[in-house]
Amino acid sequence: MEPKRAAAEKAVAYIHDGMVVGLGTGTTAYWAIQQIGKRVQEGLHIRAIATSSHSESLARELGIPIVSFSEIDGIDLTIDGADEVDLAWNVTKGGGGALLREKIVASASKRLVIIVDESKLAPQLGRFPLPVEIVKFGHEWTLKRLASLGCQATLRTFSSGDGPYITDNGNYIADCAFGRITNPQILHEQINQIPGVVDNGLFIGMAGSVVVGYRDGSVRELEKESL
Ligand SMILES: O=C[C@H](O)[C@H](O)[C@H](O)COP(=O)(O)O
Repeated sequence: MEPKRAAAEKAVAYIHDGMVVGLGTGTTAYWAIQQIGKRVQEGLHIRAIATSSHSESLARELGIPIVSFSEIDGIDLTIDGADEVDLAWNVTKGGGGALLREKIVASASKRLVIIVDESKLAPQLGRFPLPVEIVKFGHEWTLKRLASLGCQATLRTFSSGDGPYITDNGNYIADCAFGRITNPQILHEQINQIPGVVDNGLFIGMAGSVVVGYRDGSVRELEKESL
């Protein structure tokens, strides 16, 4: 089985009847949503909240009941992918542009399970350019302020050539290539202090579990600092 799918299916086994479940975004979360859909069709009773319009549409197609924040008191378990995971389970997210909703959902969750294939594991974050959601107004200046933190900040564009990428929240994404992030906590604070930044893709201390799929077909739930 594909490593992303194997990790996703292991994480979905943590879901049980009555839970409110956060649905992640991306190619790994896709497999989790598929598996949740299968279990719902087999009789699992859950309610779900999605981290993107894309995941919400997929969930609805599969018959997963979607609720809004006004209908819940919290989220029991969220399963989501990541772009990079370090030794302390600090995570970079937002490669698919969903970081803001993902962070809101993760912060409302009792437990965040990160599902990745082994290629996402890194001793230190930074190889993957850090996505930062920024408002449209003054974005040229915001990009300069981001670059002043020591990165190359690039406005994300649609691969179709249709101009700047627009998030579900109507904002832009700046991809910030730092190369190496030595202190994710401090960088997180520095970035979010810049006016025009909505949030960044660093998820510090939020992951409760990391489930990894390997090329040899195995799946392992990591212990902290065991990468
Ligand atoms: O914005 C997207 C999300 O943060 C994804 O969870 C992340 O980019 C990982 O995506 P994938 O599983 O497709 O590598």
